[in-house]
Amino acid sequence: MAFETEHPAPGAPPRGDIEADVCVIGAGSGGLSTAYGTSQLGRKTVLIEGAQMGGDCLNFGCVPSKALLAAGKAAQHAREAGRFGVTLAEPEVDFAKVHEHVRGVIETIAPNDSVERYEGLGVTVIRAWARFTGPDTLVAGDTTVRAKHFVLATGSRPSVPAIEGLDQVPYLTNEILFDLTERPRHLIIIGGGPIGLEMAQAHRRLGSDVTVVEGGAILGKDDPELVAEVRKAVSQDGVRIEEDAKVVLVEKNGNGGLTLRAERDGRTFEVAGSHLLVAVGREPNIEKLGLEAAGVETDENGVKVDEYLRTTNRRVWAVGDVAGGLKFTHVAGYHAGLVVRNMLFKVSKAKNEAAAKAPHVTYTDPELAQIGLTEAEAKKIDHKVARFAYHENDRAIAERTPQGFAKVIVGKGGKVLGAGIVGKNAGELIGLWALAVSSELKLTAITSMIAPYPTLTEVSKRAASAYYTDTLFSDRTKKVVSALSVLDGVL
Ligand SMILES: Cc1cc2nc3c(=O)[nH]c(=O)nc-3n(C[C@H](O)[C@H](O)[C@H](O)COP(=O)(O)OP(=O)(O)OC[C@H]3O[C@@H](n4cnc5c(N)ncnc54)[C@H](O)[C@@H]3O)c2cc1C
Ligand SMILES: NC(=O)c1ccc[n+]([C@@H]2O[C@H](COP(=O)([O-])OP(=O)(O)OC[C@H]3O[C@@H](n4cnc5c(N)ncnc54)[C@H](O)[C@@H]3O)[C@@H](O)[C@H]2O)c1
Repeated sequence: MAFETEHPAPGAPPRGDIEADVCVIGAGSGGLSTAYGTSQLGRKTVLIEGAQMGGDCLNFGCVPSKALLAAGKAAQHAREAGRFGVTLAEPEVDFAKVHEHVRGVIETIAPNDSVERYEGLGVTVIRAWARFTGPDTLVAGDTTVRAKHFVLATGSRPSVPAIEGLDQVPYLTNEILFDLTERPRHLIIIGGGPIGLEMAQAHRRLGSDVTVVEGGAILGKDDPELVAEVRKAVSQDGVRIEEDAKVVLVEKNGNGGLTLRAERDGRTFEVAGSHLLVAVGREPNIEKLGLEAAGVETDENGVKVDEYLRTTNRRVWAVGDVAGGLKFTHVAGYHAGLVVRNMLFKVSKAKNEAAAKAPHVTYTDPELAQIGLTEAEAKKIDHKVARFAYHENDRAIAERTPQGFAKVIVGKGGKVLGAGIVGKNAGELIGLWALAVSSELKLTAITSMIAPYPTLTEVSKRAASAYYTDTLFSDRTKKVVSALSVLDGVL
């Protein structure tokens, strides 16, 4: 990321001194939503961005990664069409055109996040790097901004692990991966988190050889039962996955590529490839912001915030990745809503509680989606788990996507505590369960819903019904029903 420089962005006009109600630093998912909210509520808002409007999500994150996955899926559909009696040749992948497709998607969405749009909403946008010079003042390029409130929305950048030789070889991160116009012959990925797995499958389906080297278990933050389905599918696509492997060395090899050495159970193995992607987590962007001058404290996760997302300086708030919690665009958006409310309304301050229960989706094929408590997290609570498999769903059978299942974690009185789905469109299906968790619905809300036939939504409904099946068809119920039938005959 261009975070290294401190110069104003090209063409940034000098603006002298500005007094504002709200000054937002960073025009990514969190900063844009905050500036939108405060400006629409009539507050004089300044938005400062040192690199690209739209931040990580638009330029090097969610958007290009999903566009690349879509290209991979298109190739895979062609390969699998034979299952439907439609035989297609092995797809030819023109990687330069795939790159154009990804750029095109970014360019289509970019106007939503543009300087023009935000200036049209009445926001003053400054293209420069911001640095606090005092508790209520910062400088950005030639401009000094004084504001009643500041919002830190500076995001995060890729972590770089301490691996011998890594600083001696060219390696990719998410910030340059999407600039490639030639297909990597063999992409080695260090890290089997969501970035590693999504990019592994996308590249494999586009024709690269791919090896993932993961220090622990892939998608280690997710329910292992759901992860098993993703591991199976991504491996079947031809991705080599090496888990519990400690990378000890990376070096250039004689073939113009790289060799990675790793250890597992005291044994060493090597992987040789043409490109290396590092995807081992994120570091908060907290440096070079002059946070000491502002009295804003930090810790290893990012900026220290209280339950209302306020930092140790009462006029400074933090949202999104830099605030240290879950790192997702929708969490940054949720934070923005909270901070706008907490900053501008004196009463009824809202706590940052729902973010910990936010849904997340890994967009592999099959997708893995989770909301609320996992089975492991519910261990100490009185709960039951109900499941339903895709292979029993008529739509999944018709479309030949029988892999996967839904599982629901149900608490006392039928309260929905959480749900996990792995399978086609799991990311869309989890919406229903996100509503159930956020609205504290009982399972009967799902079982009493009429789901259209044939849809994958029925997987959710049948998982909910499965919870009652044991009780409904128990010996006790059968006795009660037969007693009632006898009575029915008598009366
Ligand atoms: C490959 C990848 C795929 C992802 N996919 C998804 C997904 O599918 N779904 C999802 O929900 N999340 C996804 N994420 C996570 C998501 O991108 C982030 O959680 C989100 O972008 C965080 O938003 P933010 O506003 O906190 O930070 P960012 O979007 O990173 O924005 C921060 C902005 O602040 C600017 N900035 C930093 N310092 C300064 C300064 N001193 N002065 C001025 N400007 C500054 C930066 O240039 C940047 O533009 C993905 C991330 C990656 C890397
Ligand atoms: N679909 C999505 O919503 C999506 C997609 C991509 C990224 N993201 C966001 O971006 C964040 C960052 O993604 P990520 O995949 O980089 O991070 P991550 O922290 O989620 O996963 C990193 C993985 O790398 C492994 N690892 C760490 N050091 C290692 C080493 N030296 N050798 C081998 N393996 C090592 C970890 O065990 C972990 O499994 C995610 O946590 C998520 O918040 C979201």
